[in-house]
Amino acid sequence: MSAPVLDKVPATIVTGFLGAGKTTLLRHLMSRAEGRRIAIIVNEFGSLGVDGETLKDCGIPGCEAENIVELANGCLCCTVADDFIPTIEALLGRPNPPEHILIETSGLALPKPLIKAFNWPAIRSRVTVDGVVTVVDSPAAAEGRFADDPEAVAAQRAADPSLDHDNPLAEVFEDQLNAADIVVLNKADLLDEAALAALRADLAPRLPRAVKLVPAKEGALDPAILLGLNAAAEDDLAARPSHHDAEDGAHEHDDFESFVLVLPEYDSADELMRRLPEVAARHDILRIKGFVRLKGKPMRLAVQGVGRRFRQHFDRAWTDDRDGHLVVIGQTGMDVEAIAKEILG
Ligand SMILES: Nc1nc2c(ncn2[C@@H]2O[C@H](COP(=O)(O)OP(=O)(O)OP(=O)(O)O)[C@@H](O)[C@H]2O)c(=O)[nH]1
Repeated sequence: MSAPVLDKVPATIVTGFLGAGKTTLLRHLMSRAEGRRIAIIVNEFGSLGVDGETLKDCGIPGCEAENIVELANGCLCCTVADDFIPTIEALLGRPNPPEHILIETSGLALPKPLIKAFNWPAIRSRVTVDGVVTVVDSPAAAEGRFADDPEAVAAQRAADPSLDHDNPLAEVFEDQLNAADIVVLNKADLLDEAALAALRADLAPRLPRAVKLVPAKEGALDPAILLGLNAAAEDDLAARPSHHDAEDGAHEHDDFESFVLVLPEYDSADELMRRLPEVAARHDILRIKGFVRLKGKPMRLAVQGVGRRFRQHFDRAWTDDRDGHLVVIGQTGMDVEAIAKEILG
């Protein structure tokens, strides 16, 4: 570990594929912040900031709205100049600047362009990347969600030798692993010891450097494990290879798309919650999240789906008369009309 960079504000980048548990991990970190002044920047794929709302409404001290900056609609990795640098400058310019900055990337973001942004002259002398925390959805990785189909890759390579993946998920997943200073094997509750050990054995040799792989349930790790890594990742870019190094980081997100589905008010959410995993499985949807409005109930029902695994809980009272809605994220070309119809029933 290098010596602490005392004059710079440390920033921790929390990355990981859609639904891996980044927001959950942040919430846990905040619950153990012990009075430290922490600012959170949340970036999301999709036009509605569900993660930001989830954090603001979690009731944990420190998660008040003024400490959370939402950068929705677009991937932080592509909007560095317009969104990210000004946000960091604004945070540092506060009368009481944060002592630590936590950045949750979108599940589809490539971390390297973001790490690189810390070398921009406007912020370089004032902030440093303390560490990149890559959160892995362990059961999804163990199921081979981020793996290529070897036959398809071989066929594609025959046609174009520069291609190395047939699965766009694999590419994002690998870039996120390659950037890591620590890898959190989250959702460890959903795998047995043997499966977790097998996943560790699979991932460890794929990491470009020796970094720790730490299992976690609900992202619950001691802040001492995740913060204070003193990695200065922006000085160490060569050790974090990306699939887009050849294009100097330039990339598209056109492998993925999202849409927002406005929901009616329901008497009961039972039928909807029964349908959602079925529709998600049928259409291979990656992520569904949002809030459901129930007749006669002041509380809103927060719904979270990753693949076909869904959870729901009443998070807080509605404070506006907005309709219930779900953000649906999948690979480009998903049948939006059919999905909407099948969810609405
Ligand atoms: N079983 C289980 N579920 C978890 C765990 N951690 C998070 N989840 C659930 O996984 C879902 C997604 O968690 P989030 O924290 O929202 O994931 P995220 O990475 O922030 O999601 P995106 O921002 O959409 O990429 C939620 O339903 C969480 O409650 C865990 O350790 N075990």
